[in-house]
Amino acid sequence: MKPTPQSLSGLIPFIRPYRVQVALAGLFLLLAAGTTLAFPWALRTLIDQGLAEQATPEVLATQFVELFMVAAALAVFSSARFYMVSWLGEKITVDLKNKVYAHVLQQSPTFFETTQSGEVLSRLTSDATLIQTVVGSSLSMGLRNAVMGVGAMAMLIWTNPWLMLQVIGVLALVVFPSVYLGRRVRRLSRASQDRVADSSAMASEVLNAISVVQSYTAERREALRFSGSTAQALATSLRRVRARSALVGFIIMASSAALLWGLYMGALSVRAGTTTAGELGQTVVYVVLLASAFAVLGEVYGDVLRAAGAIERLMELLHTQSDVRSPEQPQRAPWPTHGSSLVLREVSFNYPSRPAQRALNGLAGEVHAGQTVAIVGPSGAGKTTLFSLLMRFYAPQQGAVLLDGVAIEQMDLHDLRQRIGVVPQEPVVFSGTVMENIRYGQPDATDQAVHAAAEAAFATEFINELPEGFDTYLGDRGVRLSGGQRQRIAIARAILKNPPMLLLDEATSALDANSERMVQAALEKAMQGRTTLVIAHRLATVQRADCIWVLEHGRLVEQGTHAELMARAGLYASLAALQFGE
Ligand SMILES: Nc1ncnc2c1ncn2[C@@H]1O[C@H](COP(=O)(O)OP(=O)(O)OP(=O)(O)O)[C@@H](O)[C@H]1O
Repeated sequence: MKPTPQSLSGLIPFIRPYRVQVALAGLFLLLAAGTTLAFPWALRTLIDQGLAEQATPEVLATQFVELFMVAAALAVFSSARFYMVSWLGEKITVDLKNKVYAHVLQQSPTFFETTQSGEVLSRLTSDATLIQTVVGSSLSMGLRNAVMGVGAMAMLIWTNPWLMLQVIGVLALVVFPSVYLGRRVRRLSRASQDRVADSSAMASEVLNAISVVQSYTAERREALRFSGSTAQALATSLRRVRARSALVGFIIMASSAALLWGLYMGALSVRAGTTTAGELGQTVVYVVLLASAFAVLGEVYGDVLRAAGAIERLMELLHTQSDVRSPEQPQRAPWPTHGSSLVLREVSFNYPSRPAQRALNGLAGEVHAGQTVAIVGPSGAGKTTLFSLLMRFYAPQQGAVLLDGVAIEQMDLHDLRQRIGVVPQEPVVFSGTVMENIRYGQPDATDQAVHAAAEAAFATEFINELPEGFDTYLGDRGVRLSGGQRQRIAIARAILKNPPMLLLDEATSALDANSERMVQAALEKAMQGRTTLVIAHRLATVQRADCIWVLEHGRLVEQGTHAELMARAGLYASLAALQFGE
Protein backbone atom coordinates (compact mmCIF):
# COMPACT_ATOMS: atom_id res chain seq x y z
CA MET A 1 0.00 0.00 0.00
CA LYS A 2 1.42 3.38 -0.99
CA PRO A 3 1.17 6.28 1.42
CA THR A 4 -0.90 9.15 0.10
CA PRO A 5 -1.44 12.62 1.53
CA GLN A 6 -4.96 11.42 2.45
CA SER A 7 -3.34 9.39 5.22
CA LEU A 8 -2.84 12.68 7.06
CA SER A 9 -6.55 12.52 7.82
CA GLY A 10 -5.63 9.89 10.41
CA LEU A 11 -4.45 12.82 12.51
CA ILE A 12 -7.84 14.56 12.52
CA PRO A 13 -9.07 12.96 15.77
CA PHE A 14 -5.84 14.12 17.42
CA ILE A 15 -6.16 17.69 16.11
CA ARG A 16 -9.84 18.06 17.02
CA PRO A 17 -9.29 18.82 20.72
CA TYR A 18 -7.13 21.80 19.74
CA ARG A 19 -9.61 23.66 17.51
CA VAL A 20 -8.92 27.02 19.16
CA GLN A 21 -5.16 26.69 18.77
CA VAL A 22 -5.55 25.59 15.16
CA ALA A 23 -7.73 28.63 14.45
CA LEU A 24 -5.16 30.93 16.10
CA ALA A 25 -2.33 29.32 14.15
CA GLY A 26 -4.33 29.80 10.94
CA LEU A 27 -5.00 33.45 11.77
CA PHE A 28 -1.34 34.22 12.44
CA LEU A 29 -0.42 32.32 9.31
CA LEU A 30 -2.73 34.48 7.18
CA LEU A 31 -1.53 37.68 8.85
CA ALA A 32 2.13 36.79 8.34
CA ALA A 33 1.54 35.89 4.70
CA GLY A 34 -0.44 39.08 4.17
CA THR A 35 2.36 41.19 5.64
CA THR A 36 4.92 39.50 3.44
CA LEU A 37 2.77 40.39 0.45
CA ALA A 38 2.59 44.03 1.59
CA PHE A 39 6.39 44.27 1.42
CA PRO A 40 6.79 44.57 -2.34
CA TRP A 41 3.98 47.14 -2.34
CA ALA A 42 5.86 49.32 0.15
CA LEU A 43 9.04 48.75 -1.83
CA ARG A 44 7.44 50.11 -4.99
CA THR A 45 6.29 53.26 -3.19
CA LEU A 46 9.82 53.67 -1.85
CA ILE A 47 11.46 53.37 -5.27
CA ASP A 48 8.94 55.47 -7.20
CA GLN A 49 8.34 58.22 -4.59
CA GLY A 50 11.08 58.15 -1.97
CA LEU A 51 13.90 57.83 -4.49
CA ALA A 52 12.39 60.35 -6.93
CA GLU A 53 14.58 63.44 -7.32
CA GLN A 54 11.93 65.87 -6.00
CA ALA A 55 11.37 63.82 -2.80
CA THR A 56 12.50 65.49 0.46
CA PRO A 57 14.57 63.59 3.07
CA GLU A 58 11.43 63.64 5.30
CA VAL A 59 9.46 61.75 2.64
CA LEU A 60 12.30 59.22 2.38
CA ALA A 61 12.43 58.82 6.16
CA THR A 62 8.64 58.32 6.33
CA GLN A 63 8.94 55.67 3.64
CA PHE A 64 11.54 53.79 5.65
CA VAL A 65 9.50 54.04 8.85
CA GLU A 66 6.56 52.53 6.96
CA LEU A 67 8.77 49.77 5.65
CA PHE A 68 9.96 49.08 9.18
CA MET A 69 6.38 48.93 10.46
CA VAL A 70 5.63 46.26 7.88
CA ALA A 71 8.77 44.38 8.97
CA ALA A 72 7.80 44.67 12.65
CA ALA A 73 4.31 43.32 11.94
CA LEU A 74 5.85 40.45 9.98
CA ALA A 75 8.16 39.67 12.90
CA VAL A 76 5.34 39.57 15.45
CA PHE A 77 2.95 37.52 13.30
CA SER A 78 5.65 35.09 12.22
CA SER A 79 6.84 34.44 15.73
CA ALA A 80 3.26 33.97 16.96
CA ARG A 81 2.59 31.57 14.08
CA PHE A 82 5.81 29.65 14.78
CA TYR A 83 4.89 29.31 18.44
CA MET A 84 1.35 28.13 17.82
CA VAL A 85 2.26 25.68 15.10
CA SER A 86 5.22 24.16 16.97
CA TRP A 87 3.07 23.89 20.09
CA LEU A 88 0.46 22.00 18.09
CA GLY A 89 3.11 19.72 16.59
CA GLU A 90 4.50 18.79 20.01
CA LYS A 91 1.09 18.31 21.61
CA ILE A 92 -0.39 16.23 18.82
CA THR A 93 2.65 14.00 18.60
CA VAL A 94 2.70 13.36 22.34
CA ASP A 95 -1.03 12.53 22.33
CA LEU A 96 -0.52 10.17 19.41
CA LYS A 97 2.42 8.44 21.07
CA ASN A 98 0.56 8.02 24.34
CA LYS A 99 -2.47 6.61 22.61
CA VAL A 100 -0.44 4.14 20.53
CA TYR A 101 1.57 3.03 23.58
CA ALA A 102 -1.53 2.54 25.72
CA HIS A 103 -3.12 0.57 22.89
CA VAL A 104 -0.07 -1.63 22.39
CA LEU A 105 -0.02 -2.46 26.12
CA GLN A 106 -3.48 -4.00 25.76
CA GLN A 107 -2.55 -6.35 22.97
CA SER A 108 -2.67 -10.09 23.55
CA PRO A 109 0.49 -12.24 23.46
CA THR A 110 -0.41 -13.21 19.87
CA PHE A 111 0.37 -9.63 18.82
CA PHE A 112 3.79 -9.71 20.49
CA GLU A 113 4.57 -13.06 18.90
CA THR A 114 4.17 -11.52 15.45
CA THR A 115 5.43 -7.98 16.19
CA GLN A 116 8.87 -7.38 17.61
CA SER A 117 9.00 -4.90 20.47
CA GLY A 118 11.86 -3.08 18.75
CA GLU A 119 9.58 -2.40 15.83
CA VAL A 120 6.95 -0.92 18.10
CA LEU A 121 9.62 1.25 19.73
CA SER A 122 10.86 2.46 16.38
CA ARG A 123 7.34 3.42 15.39
CA LEU A 124 6.89 5.28 18.65
CA THR A 125 10.14 7.18 18.21
CA SER A 126 11.18 7.71 14.60
CA ASP A 127 7.70 7.70 13.09
CA ALA A 128 6.41 10.02 15.79
CA THR A 129 9.36 12.39 15.28
CA LEU A 130 8.67 12.47 11.58
CA ILE A 131 5.06 13.42 12.22
CA GLN A 132 6.16 16.07 14.69
CA THR A 133 8.44 17.64 12.09
CA VAL A 134 5.71 17.73 9.55
CA VAL A 135 2.89 18.94 11.77
CA GLY A 136 5.12 21.32 13.71
CA SER A 137 6.98 22.86 10.80
CA SER A 138 6.67 21.52 7.25
CA LEU A 139 2.91 21.74 7.17
CA SER A 140 2.86 25.35 8.33
CA MET A 141 5.68 26.19 5.95
CA GLY A 142 3.61 24.62 3.20
CA LEU A 143 0.45 26.49 4.15
CA ARG A 144 2.28 29.80 4.49
CA ASN A 145 3.86 29.35 1.09
CA ALA A 146 0.59 28.26 -0.46
CA VAL A 147 -1.12 31.42 0.85
CA MET A 148 1.84 33.54 -0.25
CA GLY A 149 2.03 31.87 -3.64
CA VAL A 150 -1.65 32.47 -4.27
CA GLY A 151 -1.35 36.06 -3.00
CA ALA A 152 1.69 36.79 -5.15
CA MET A 153 -0.04 35.28 -8.14
CA ALA A 154 -3.12 37.42 -7.54
CA MET A 155 -1.00 40.56 -7.21
CA LEU A 156 0.86 39.69 -10.41
CA ILE A 157 -2.36 39.12 -12.31
CA TRP A 158 -3.66 42.41 -11.01
CA THR A 159 -0.55 44.44 -11.78
CA ASN A 160 0.77 42.65 -14.81
CA PRO A 161 -1.56 39.99 -16.27
CA TRP A 162 0.36 39.38 -19.50
CA LEU A 163 3.61 38.69 -17.71
CA MET A 164 1.80 36.42 -15.26
CA LEU A 165 0.50 34.26 -18.04
CA GLN A 166 4.05 33.59 -19.21
CA VAL A 167 5.32 32.89 -15.69
CA ILE A 168 2.52 30.38 -15.21
CA GLY A 169 3.49 28.70 -18.47
CA VAL A 170 7.03 28.23 -17.23
CA LEU A 171 5.89 27.06 -13.78
CA ALA A 172 3.67 24.43 -15.40
CA LEU A 173 6.87 22.89 -16.69
CA VAL A 174 7.93 22.50 -13.05
CA VAL A 175 4.81 20.70 -11.94
CA PHE A 176 4.72 17.62 -14.16
CA PRO A 177 8.24 16.34 -13.52
CA SER A 178 7.80 17.08 -9.79
CA VAL A 179 4.74 14.88 -9.65
CA TYR A 180 6.69 12.02 -11.20
CA LEU A 181 9.69 12.44 -8.88
CA GLY A 182 7.37 12.93 -5.89
CA ARG A 183 5.80 9.54 -6.51
CA ARG A 184 9.19 7.90 -6.43
CA VAL A 185 10.08 9.62 -3.15
CA ARG A 186 6.80 8.43 -1.63
CA ARG A 187 7.44 4.81 -2.55
CA LEU A 188 10.98 4.85 -1.21
CA SER A 189 10.20 6.60 2.07
CA ARG A 190 7.96 3.85 3.38
CA ALA A 191 10.54 1.25 2.43
CA SER A 192 13.31 3.15 4.19
CA GLN A 193 11.32 3.55 7.43
CA ASP A 194 10.58 -0.17 7.40
CA ARG A 195 14.28 -0.98 7.07
CA VAL A 196 15.10 1.33 10.01
CA ALA A 197 12.47 -0.45 12.10
CA ASP A 198 14.01 -3.82 11.15
CA SER A 199 17.43 -2.84 12.44
CA SER A 200 16.07 -1.35 15.68
CA ALA A 201 14.11 -4.52 16.32
CA MET A 202 17.24 -6.57 15.82
CA ALA A 203 19.28 -4.36 18.16
CA SER A 204 16.71 -4.41 20.92
CA GLU A 205 16.50 -8.19 20.83
CA VAL A 206 20.28 -8.51 21.06
CA LEU A 207 20.64 -5.92 23.84
CA ASN A 208 18.00 -7.74 25.89
CA ALA A 209 20.03 -10.92 25.63
CA ILE A 210 23.45 -9.33 25.94
CA SER A 211 24.80 -11.87 28.43
CA VAL A 212 23.90 -14.76 26.12
CA VAL A 213 25.47 -12.94 23.17
CA GLN A 214 28.68 -12.36 25.12
CA SER A 215 28.85 -15.88 26.51
CA TYR A 216 28.85 -17.16 22.93
CA THR A 217 31.37 -14.40 22.06
CA ALA A 218 28.97 -13.44 19.31
CA GLU A 219 29.57 -9.67 19.60
CA ARG A 220 31.33 -9.50 16.25
CA ARG A 221 28.73 -11.64 14.55
CA GLU A 222 25.91 -9.53 15.97
CA ALA A 223 27.68 -6.29 15.03
CA LEU A 224 28.03 -7.61 11.48
CA ARG A 225 24.39 -8.67 11.34
CA PHE A 226 23.40 -5.19 12.53
CA SER A 227 25.62 -3.43 10.01
CA GLY A 228 24.19 -5.68 7.31
CA SER A 229 20.75 -4.51 8.28
CA THR A 230 21.71 -0.82 8.53
CA ALA A 231 23.45 -1.11 5.17
CA GLN A 232 20.14 -2.15 3.67
CA ALA A 233 18.40 0.73 5.42
CA LEU A 234 21.12 3.06 4.15
CA ALA A 235 20.77 1.85 0.57
CA THR A 236 17.02 2.46 0.66
CA SER A 237 17.46 5.88 2.28
CA LEU A 238 20.07 6.87 -0.26
CA ARG A 239 17.74 5.98 -3.10
CA ARG A 240 15.14 8.21 -1.50
CA VAL A 241 17.70 10.98 -0.97
CA ARG A 242 18.72 10.76 -4.64
CA ALA A 243 15.14 11.00 -5.86
CA ARG A 244 14.52 13.89 -3.51
CA SER A 245 17.73 15.72 -4.56
CA ALA A 246 16.67 15.44 -8.15
CA LEU A 247 13.29 16.84 -7.19
CA VAL A 248 14.79 19.82 -5.33
CA GLY A 249 17.33 20.57 -8.05
CA PHE A 250 14.72 20.45 -10.72
CA ILE A 251 12.35 22.74 -8.85
CA ILE A 252 15.05 25.36 -8.20
CA MET A 253 16.23 25.27 -11.79
CA ALA A 254 12.75 25.65 -13.22
CA SER A 255 11.68 28.36 -10.79
CA SER A 256 14.87 30.37 -11.41
CA ALA A 257 14.09 30.21 -15.11
CA ALA A 258 10.66 31.65 -14.36
CA LEU A 259 12.18 34.42 -12.27
CA LEU A 260 14.79 35.42 -14.83
CA TRP A 261 12.18 35.35 -17.56
CA GLY A 262 10.05 37.78 -15.56
CA LEU A 263 13.04 40.02 -14.85
CA TYR A 264 14.00 40.10 -18.51
CA MET A 265 10.49 41.02 -19.67
CA GLY A 266 10.27 43.66 -16.93
CA ALA A 267 13.64 45.18 -17.87
CA LEU A 268 12.44 45.44 -21.50
CA SER A 269 9.28 47.27 -20.49
CA VAL A 270 11.11 49.73 -18.17
CA ARG A 271 13.36 50.56 -21.14
CA ALA A 272 10.32 51.04 -23.35
CA GLY A 273 8.86 53.36 -20.67
CA THR A 274 5.66 51.31 -20.17
CA THR A 275 6.60 50.39 -16.57
CA THR A 276 8.24 52.36 -13.73
CA ALA A 277 11.30 51.06 -11.90
CA GLY A 278 9.19 50.69 -8.75
CA GLU A 279 6.69 48.51 -10.56
CA LEU A 280 9.51 46.35 -11.86
CA GLY A 281 10.96 46.02 -8.32
CA GLN A 282 7.55 45.07 -6.98
CA THR A 283 6.97 42.55 -9.75
CA VAL A 284 10.38 40.96 -9.25
CA VAL A 285 9.74 40.45 -5.55
CA TYR A 286 6.31 38.93 -6.29
CA VAL A 287 7.83 36.58 -8.80
CA VAL A 288 10.53 35.61 -6.26
CA LEU A 289 7.81 34.96 -3.69
CA LEU A 290 5.83 32.90 -6.15
CA ALA A 291 8.82 30.87 -7.29
CA SER A 292 10.08 30.22 -3.77
CA ALA A 293 6.56 29.26 -2.75
CA PHE A 294 6.61 26.64 -5.50
CA ALA A 295 10.03 25.41 -4.42
CA VAL A 296 9.03 25.13 -0.78
CA LEU A 297 5.78 23.42 -1.68
CA GLY A 298 7.68 20.77 -3.62
CA GLU A 299 9.93 20.21 -0.63
CA VAL A 300 7.03 20.13 1.80
CA TYR A 301 5.15 17.68 -0.38
CA GLY A 302 8.05 15.24 0.04
CA ASP A 303 7.92 15.67 3.84
CA VAL A 304 4.18 15.27 3.89
CA LEU A 305 4.47 12.01 2.00
CA ARG A 306 7.06 10.71 4.43
CA ALA A 307 4.84 11.67 7.33
CA ALA A 308 1.89 10.05 5.57
CA GLY A 309 3.84 6.79 5.59
CA ALA A 310 4.60 7.23 9.29
CA ILE A 311 0.97 8.03 10.11
CA GLU A 312 -0.20 4.97 8.21
CA ARG A 313 2.12 2.73 10.20
CA LEU A 314 1.01 4.24 13.51
CA MET A 315 -2.66 3.99 12.53
CA GLU A 316 -2.09 0.36 11.61
CA LEU A 317 -0.83 -0.22 15.16
CA LEU A 318 -3.69 1.77 16.61
CA HIS A 319 -6.29 -0.18 14.70
CA THR A 320 -5.03 -3.67 15.49
CA GLN A 321 -7.75 -5.24 17.59
CA SER A 322 -6.57 -7.44 20.40
CA ASP A 323 -8.10 -10.90 19.98
CA VAL A 324 -8.95 -11.01 23.67
CA ARG A 325 -11.26 -8.22 24.78
CA SER A 326 -13.76 -7.61 27.54
CA PRO A 327 -17.30 -8.44 26.46
CA GLU A 328 -19.74 -5.57 25.86
CA GLN A 329 -21.86 -6.63 28.82
CA PRO A 330 -19.62 -8.47 31.26
CA GLN A 331 -21.05 -10.80 33.89
CA ARG A 332 -20.02 -10.15 37.44
CA ALA A 333 -19.18 -13.14 39.56
CA PRO A 334 -19.42 -12.77 43.36
CA TRP A 335 -16.07 -12.09 45.01
CA PRO A 336 -15.21 -15.31 46.88
CA THR A 337 -14.20 -15.14 50.53
CA HIS A 338 -12.21 -18.37 50.81
CA GLY A 339 -10.63 -18.68 47.40
CA SER A 340 -11.98 -19.05 43.87
CA SER A 341 -13.57 -22.13 42.38
CA LEU A 342 -12.45 -23.27 38.97
CA VAL A 343 -14.06 -25.56 36.41
CA LEU A 344 -12.44 -26.66 33.15
CA ARG A 345 -14.86 -28.07 30.61
CA GLU A 346 -13.24 -30.09 27.85
CA VAL A 347 -10.78 -27.33 27.04
CA SER A 348 -8.96 -27.73 23.73
CA PHE A 349 -6.49 -25.22 22.50
CA ASN A 350 -3.80 -24.80 19.89
CA TYR A 351 -1.54 -21.77 19.59
CA PRO A 352 -2.47 -19.57 16.61
CA SER A 353 0.99 -20.18 15.15
CA ARG A 354 0.56 -23.97 15.42
CA PRO A 355 -2.87 -24.83 14.07
CA ALA A 356 -2.00 -28.51 13.72
CA GLN A 357 -0.74 -29.13 17.24
CA ARG A 358 -3.04 -29.28 20.26
CA ALA A 359 -1.35 -27.77 23.32
CA LEU A 360 -4.42 -28.70 25.42
CA ASN A 361 -6.68 -31.53 24.35
CA GLY A 362 -10.08 -31.93 26.02
CA LEU A 363 -8.74 -30.93 29.43
CA ALA A 364 -11.42 -31.25 32.11
CA GLY A 365 -11.16 -30.78 35.85
CA GLU A 366 -12.49 -29.01 38.89
CA VAL A 367 -10.86 -27.13 41.76
CA HIS A 368 -12.88 -26.23 44.86
CA ALA A 369 -12.49 -23.01 46.77
CA GLY A 370 -9.40 -23.02 48.97
CA GLN A 371 -7.87 -26.15 47.42
CA THR A 372 -4.28 -26.48 46.33
CA VAL A 373 -3.76 -28.38 43.12
CA ALA A 374 -0.26 -29.33 42.03
CA ILE A 375 0.23 -29.73 38.28
CA VAL A 376 2.93 -32.04 37.05
CA GLY A 377 3.76 -33.51 33.69
CA PRO A 378 6.57 -33.93 31.21
CA SER A 379 7.99 -30.90 29.42
CA GLY A 380 5.59 -29.61 26.78
CA ALA A 381 2.55 -31.22 28.45
CA GLY A 382 0.70 -27.89 28.50
CA LYS A 383 1.17 -26.73 32.11
CA THR A 384 2.19 -23.17 31.26
CA THR A 385 -0.42 -23.05 28.51
CA LEU A 386 -3.12 -23.84 31.07
CA PHE A 387 -2.02 -20.80 33.12
CA SER A 388 -2.09 -18.58 30.02
CA LEU A 389 -5.66 -19.67 29.28
CA LEU A 390 -6.79 -19.04 32.87
CA MET A 391 -5.57 -15.44 32.59
CA ARG A 392 -7.20 -15.30 29.16
CA PHE A 393 -4.05 -14.39 27.30
CA TYR A 394 -5.45 -16.77 24.71
CA ALA A 395 -8.93 -18.12 24.15
CA PRO A 396 -9.52 -21.89 23.84
CA GLN A 397 -10.96 -23.12 20.53
CA GLN A 398 -13.25 -25.54 22.35
CA GLY A 399 -14.60 -25.92 25.85
CA ALA A 400 -14.92 -23.37 28.61
CA VAL A 401 -13.13 -22.13 31.69
CA LEU A 402 -15.37 -21.09 34.61
CA LEU A 403 -13.97 -19.00 37.43
CA ASP A 404 -16.27 -18.46 40.42
CA GLY A 405 -19.12 -19.84 38.36
CA VAL A 406 -18.78 -17.51 35.36
CA ALA A 407 -17.22 -18.35 31.99
CA ILE A 408 -14.08 -16.23 31.86
CA GLU A 409 -14.82 -14.86 28.39
CA GLN A 410 -18.02 -13.39 29.86
CA MET A 411 -16.02 -11.57 32.54
CA ASP A 412 -14.49 -8.16 32.28
CA LEU A 413 -10.75 -8.74 31.64
CA HIS A 414 -9.78 -6.42 34.48
CA ASP A 415 -12.14 -8.21 36.87
CA LEU A 416 -10.80 -11.62 35.81
CA ARG A 417 -7.15 -10.70 36.19
CA GLN A 418 -7.87 -8.91 39.45
CA ARG A 419 -8.92 -12.31 40.83
CA ILE A 420 -5.66 -14.00 39.88
CA GLY A 421 -2.20 -13.53 41.38
CA VAL A 422 0.81 -14.94 39.56
CA VAL A 423 4.23 -15.86 40.82
CA PRO A 424 6.19 -16.82 37.71
CA GLN A 425 9.20 -19.06 37.55
CA GLU A 426 11.45 -16.15 36.65
CA PRO A 427 9.97 -13.22 38.58
CA VAL A 428 10.37 -9.79 37.01
CA VAL A 429 11.86 -6.99 39.07
CA PHE A 430 11.29 -3.55 37.59
CA SER A 431 13.81 -0.74 37.91
CA GLY A 432 12.49 1.04 40.97
CA THR A 433 12.69 0.68 44.74
CA VAL A 434 11.78 -2.44 46.73
CA MET A 435 8.72 -0.55 47.93
CA GLU A 436 7.59 0.25 44.38
CA ASN A 437 8.25 -3.29 43.23
CA ILE A 438 6.03 -4.83 45.88
CA ARG A 439 3.41 -2.13 45.54
CA TYR A 440 3.05 -3.06 41.85
CA GLY A 441 0.60 -5.66 43.16
CA GLN A 442 -1.73 -2.94 44.42
CA PRO A 443 -0.72 0.60 43.53
CA ASP A 444 -2.81 2.30 46.23
CA ALA A 445 -1.56 0.13 49.12
CA THR A 446 -0.23 1.94 52.19
CA ASP A 447 3.38 1.58 53.34
CA GLN A 448 2.15 -0.53 56.26
CA ALA A 449 0.38 -2.90 53.88
CA VAL A 450 3.55 -3.24 51.81
CA HIS A 451 5.59 -3.98 54.95
CA ALA A 452 3.02 -6.56 56.05
CA ALA A 453 3.14 -8.26 52.63
CA ALA A 454 6.95 -8.35 52.78
CA GLU A 455 6.76 -9.81 56.28
CA ALA A 456 4.32 -12.51 55.15
CA ALA A 457 6.64 -13.33 52.26
CA PHE A 458 9.59 -13.71 54.69
CA ALA A 459 11.34 -10.91 52.84
CA THR A 460 11.69 -8.27 55.56
CA GLU A 461 14.98 -9.64 56.85
CA PHE A 462 16.90 -9.46 53.60
CA ILE A 463 15.25 -6.19 52.59
CA ASN A 464 16.40 -4.54 55.81
CA GLU A 465 19.94 -5.69 55.05
CA LEU A 466 19.89 -3.88 51.69
CA PRO A 467 21.77 -0.52 51.63
CA GLU A 468 18.61 1.56 51.91
CA GLY A 469 16.08 -1.00 53.08
CA PHE A 470 12.72 -0.64 51.36
CA ASP A 471 14.01 2.41 49.46
CA THR A 472 16.84 0.48 47.83
CA TYR A 473 16.84 0.80 44.09
CA LEU A 474 16.45 -2.55 42.28
CA GLY A 475 16.64 -3.66 38.69
CA ASP A 476 18.61 -2.19 35.87
CA ARG A 477 20.62 0.37 37.74
CA GLY A 478 20.28 -0.94 41.27
CA VAL A 479 21.17 -3.82 43.52
CA ARG A 480 20.89 -7.26 41.97
CA LEU A 481 18.89 -9.79 43.96
CA SER A 482 19.45 -13.52 44.22
CA GLY A 483 16.93 -15.86 42.63
CA GLY A 484 15.34 -16.70 45.99
CA GLN A 485 15.09 -13.02 46.96
CA ARG A 486 13.48 -12.13 43.66
CA GLN A 487 10.94 -14.85 44.23
CA ARG A 488 10.08 -13.54 47.66
CA ILE A 489 9.58 -10.04 46.22
CA ALA A 490 7.23 -11.56 43.65
CA ILE A 491 5.40 -13.48 46.38
CA ALA A 492 5.03 -10.31 48.48
CA ARG A 493 3.64 -8.57 45.40
CA ALA A 494 1.05 -11.33 44.94
CA ILE A 495 0.17 -11.33 48.67
CA LEU A 496 -0.38 -7.57 48.53
CA LYS A 497 -2.69 -7.96 45.54
CA ASN A 498 -4.66 -10.43 47.70
CA PRO A 499 -6.37 -12.38 44.92
CA PRO A 500 -8.67 -15.35 45.61
CA MET A 501 -6.75 -17.45 43.08
CA LEU A 502 -3.01 -17.93 42.98
CA LEU A 503 -1.01 -19.34 40.07
CA LEU A 504 2.48 -20.43 41.05
CA ASP A 505 5.17 -21.65 38.74
CA GLU A 506 7.80 -23.11 41.01
CA ALA A 507 11.40 -22.42 40.12
CA THR A 508 13.13 -25.43 38.63
CA SER A 509 16.57 -24.14 39.57
CA ALA A 510 17.79 -25.33 42.94
CA LEU A 511 18.10 -22.72 45.66
CA ASP A 512 20.40 -23.18 48.62
CA ALA A 513 18.74 -24.88 51.59
CA ASN A 514 18.09 -21.72 53.57
CA SER A 515 16.71 -19.75 50.64
CA GLU A 516 14.60 -22.75 49.68
CA ARG A 517 13.11 -22.93 53.17
CA MET A 518 12.30 -19.22 53.12
CA VAL A 519 10.64 -19.40 49.70
CA GLN A 520 8.60 -22.46 50.76
CA ALA A 521 7.48 -20.70 53.92
CA ALA A 522 6.55 -17.59 51.91
CA LEU A 523 4.56 -19.66 49.44
CA GLU A 524 2.70 -21.44 52.21
CA LYS A 525 1.75 -18.10 53.67
CA ALA A 526 0.64 -16.86 50.24
CA MET A 527 -1.56 -19.93 49.71
CA GLN A 528 -3.52 -19.45 52.94
CA GLY A 529 -7.19 -18.73 52.35
CA ARG A 530 -6.94 -18.97 48.57
CA THR A 531 -7.21 -21.47 45.78
CA THR A 532 -3.82 -22.30 44.36
CA LEU A 533 -2.67 -23.95 41.17
CA VAL A 534 1.01 -24.69 41.27
CA ILE A 535 3.25 -26.09 38.59
CA ALA A 536 5.22 -28.25 40.97
CA HIS A 537 8.90 -29.09 40.90
CA ARG A 538 9.33 -29.88 44.59
CA LEU A 539 8.46 -32.99 46.55
CA ALA A 540 7.23 -30.87 49.48
CA THR A 541 4.75 -29.12 47.22
CA VAL A 542 3.20 -32.27 45.76
CA GLN A 543 3.01 -33.94 49.14
CA ARG A 544 1.11 -31.02 50.59
CA ALA A 545 -1.27 -30.53 47.65
CA ASP A 546 -4.92 -31.52 48.06
CA CYS A 547 -4.81 -33.02 44.61
CA ILE A 548 -2.25 -33.59 41.88
CA TRP A 549 -3.10 -33.26 38.19
CA VAL A 550 -0.84 -35.18 35.87
CA LEU A 551 -0.82 -33.70 32.38
CA GLU A 552 0.45 -35.39 29.25
CA HIS A 553 0.03 -34.12 25.69
CA GLY A 554 -2.52 -31.56 26.89
CA ARG A 555 -4.71 -34.14 28.65
CA LEU A 556 -5.38 -34.82 32.31
CA VAL A 557 -4.17 -38.44 32.49
CA GLU A 558 -4.10 -39.04 36.24
CA GLN A 559 -5.30 -37.26 39.34
CA GLY A 560 -5.19 -37.93 43.06
CA THR A 561 -3.00 -37.38 46.08
CA HIS A 562 0.70 -38.15 46.12
CA ALA A 563 0.15 -41.42 47.98
CA GLU A 564 -2.70 -42.53 45.71
CA LEU A 565 -0.76 -41.79 42.56
CA MET A 566 2.41 -43.45 43.80
CA ALA A 567 0.36 -46.55 44.54
CA ARG A 568 -0.93 -46.60 40.95
CA ALA A 569 2.63 -46.84 39.64
CA GLY A 570 1.66 -44.96 36.48
CA LEU A 571 3.07 -41.86 34.75
CA TYR A 572 3.16 -39.93 38.02
CA ALA A 573 5.18 -42.56 39.80
CA SER A 574 7.81 -42.56 37.08
CA LEU A 575 7.88 -38.75 36.93
CA ALA A 576 8.22 -38.57 40.70
CA ALA A 577 11.07 -41.02 40.57
CA LEU A 578 12.84 -38.78 38.06
CA GLN A 579 12.05 -35.40 39.56
CA PHE A 580 11.84 -35.95 43.27
CA GLY A 581 14.07 -38.97 43.54
CA GLU A 582 11.22 -41.00 45.09
N1 LIG B 1 3.63 -19.16 22.29
C1 LIG B 1 3.57 -20.39 21.76
N2 LIG B 1 3.33 -20.55 20.44
C2 LIG B 1 3.27 -21.78 19.90
N3 LIG B 1 3.43 -22.91 20.59
C3 LIG B 1 3.67 -22.84 21.91
C4 LIG B 1 3.75 -21.57 22.56
N4 LIG B 1 4.00 -21.80 23.87
C5 LIG B 1 4.07 -23.13 24.02
N5 LIG B 1 3.86 -23.76 22.85
C6 LIG B 1 3.80 -25.22 22.63
O1 LIG B 1 2.69 -25.74 23.33
C7 LIG B 1 3.01 -26.97 23.97
C8 LIG B 1 2.73 -26.86 25.47
O2 LIG B 1 3.69 -25.97 26.02
P1 LIG B 1 3.72 -25.52 27.55
O3 LIG B 1 4.66 -24.40 27.66
O4 LIG B 1 2.36 -25.32 28.04
O5 LIG B 1 4.33 -26.82 28.23
P2 LIG B 1 4.78 -27.04 29.73
O6 LIG B 1 4.06 -28.23 30.19
O7 LIG B 1 4.62 -25.79 30.50
O8 LIG B 1 6.32 -27.37 29.52
P3 LIG B 1 7.58 -27.07 30.49
O9 LIG B 1 7.44 -27.92 31.69
O10 LIG B 1 8.74 -27.49 29.64
O11 LIG B 1 7.55 -25.60 30.76
C9 LIG B 1 4.44 -27.26 23.63
O12 LIG B 1 4.46 -28.19 22.58
C10 LIG B 1 5.02 -25.94 23.20
O13 LIG B 1 6.01 -26.12 22.23
